[in-house]
Amino acid sequence: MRNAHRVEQVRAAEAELMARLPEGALMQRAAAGLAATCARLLTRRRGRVYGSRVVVLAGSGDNGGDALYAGAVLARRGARVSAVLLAPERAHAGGLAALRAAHGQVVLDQEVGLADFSRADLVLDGIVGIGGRGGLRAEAVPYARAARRGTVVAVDVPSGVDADTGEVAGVALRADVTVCFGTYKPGLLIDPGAGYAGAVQLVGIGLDLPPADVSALQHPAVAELLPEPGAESDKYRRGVVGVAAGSATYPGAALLAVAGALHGGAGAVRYVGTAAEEVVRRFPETLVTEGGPAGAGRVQAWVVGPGGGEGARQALAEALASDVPVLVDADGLTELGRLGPGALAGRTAPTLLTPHTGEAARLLAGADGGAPPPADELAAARLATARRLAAAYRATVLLKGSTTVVADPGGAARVNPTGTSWLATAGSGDVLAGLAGSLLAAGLPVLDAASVAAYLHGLAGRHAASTPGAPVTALQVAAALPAVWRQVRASATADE
Ligand SMILES: NC(=O)C1=CN([C@@H]2O[C@H](COP(=O)(O)OP(=O)(O)OC[C@H]3O[C@@H](n4cnc5c(N)ncnc54)[C@H](OP(=O)(O)O)[C@@H]3O)[C@@H](O)[C@H]2O)[C@@H](O)CC1
Ligand SMILES: [K+]
Repeated sequence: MRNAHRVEQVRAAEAELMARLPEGALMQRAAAGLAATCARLLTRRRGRVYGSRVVVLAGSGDNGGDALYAGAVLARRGARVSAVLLAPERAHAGGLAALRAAHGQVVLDQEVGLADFSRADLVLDGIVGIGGRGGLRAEAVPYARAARRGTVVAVDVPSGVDADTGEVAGVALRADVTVCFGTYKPGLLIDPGAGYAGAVQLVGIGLDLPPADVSALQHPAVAELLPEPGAESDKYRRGVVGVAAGSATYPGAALLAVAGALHGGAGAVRYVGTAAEEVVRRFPETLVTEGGPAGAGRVQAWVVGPGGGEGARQALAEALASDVPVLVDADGLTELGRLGPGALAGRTAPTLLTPHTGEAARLLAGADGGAPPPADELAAARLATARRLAAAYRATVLLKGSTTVVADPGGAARVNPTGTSWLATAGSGDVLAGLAGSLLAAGLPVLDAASVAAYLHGLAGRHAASTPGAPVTALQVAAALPAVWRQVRASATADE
């Protein structure tokens, strides 16, 4: 599990630790870890550190201090290091003295700085870290825009990325690697910020941290959460997931949701809806029932809405009246947006909403009575959007997109690290809905079911895309699910 903390949490932990350590000790730990990563990257790129060209972009705070101290370490190993000071009169005094003592150069002319930047083997972005507010300031913007041949290593956070949210106001520096200190920051895990961070490496500095603000699952945590049938378990004990999906207009959504559900660990899938014949023909193991959820017999979780068309209204009402977890997707969300949060008020079991940003906009409008906010604004502020929806509907929200975010009404949030643009394919959301519903039926708590589903779905998208040939279809994503279960399980066994 990758745990990420907000700036205020980091600051509090830092203050507590600094009170017990000699002055400057934390910065030395951070700079040593940073320099070690830079040395490794240079060695990989050029065979050695000696003689390589390194440019340090240093702002006015401690982020610049880290970068200058790391630059000094590299200069002592023979690198030709020059530091570009973006606020020369306020540069970190200790870091600057260390760099000068190691025979590093200081560049005050921005033209020269830009030329050095473009030719460097390695650039250290120490313009601004967790103390940054707003986008990059004018003096730093040319560096974000300049052509460059070298590797950019962001110190703690790529400058211009909001550490708490991943939002980017204006331009930001695009890094190949981000070396962060003490803990991950939410903005390194959530797009658009995650897209600027490149590969993220954590350097431990001994902070004693509270529970994470946001976390991202990794293979071992997912392997622990995957439902495992016990020796005596029959299909009913493993849970039955009910799928109310598909319509005369979109029969395919039923097939895709069922395909996802069959691979989610529930013991059986019960389909209700107009596509029963097609479903049984394609997946003979599915149980099918005429009518809606109310008359379908006992299930342990419902999935309603994919391709539901007009029928989604009735199916939604019947599923919400049940006392089992309900996942609402697609046309079910459109209906729920019309009804507003009051439709969930009487529920005794969890509800999971799985909107993309367009559906999220309609749900928000349904909650506060205003016009739907522009979907691209919601996409730029994914964490805030998911949390806002979760609070408004008192439901868990899985907001789909370039970084899928899952937020609980209690405030817990997970971000999915396995996303791929291959999943932006028709019907892929139907597979995800079926998969997540199946995990709910198998008994996973709702935050786990949603985040494990997103994780497996992303891996399956990558797996399907790794077979060369035509673009990936949603059915191929579903078909790849057993392989990714095995992959996740195998990695956990290998770790033991
Ligand atoms: N916490 C920890 O555990 C540890 C933290 N460490 C390190 O310290 C970093 C935090 O340092 P920090 O607090 O000095 O803030 P930092 O990010 O350098 O920026 C503040 C300065 O930038 C300025 N500024 C603000 N916005 C700006 C903008 N948009 N564009 C340009 N400038 C902007 C602002 O100036 P002003 O607004 O007054 O002009 C202020 O002077 C952290 O990220 C990590 O690297 C490690 O050394 C050890 C352990
Ligand atoms: K930075």
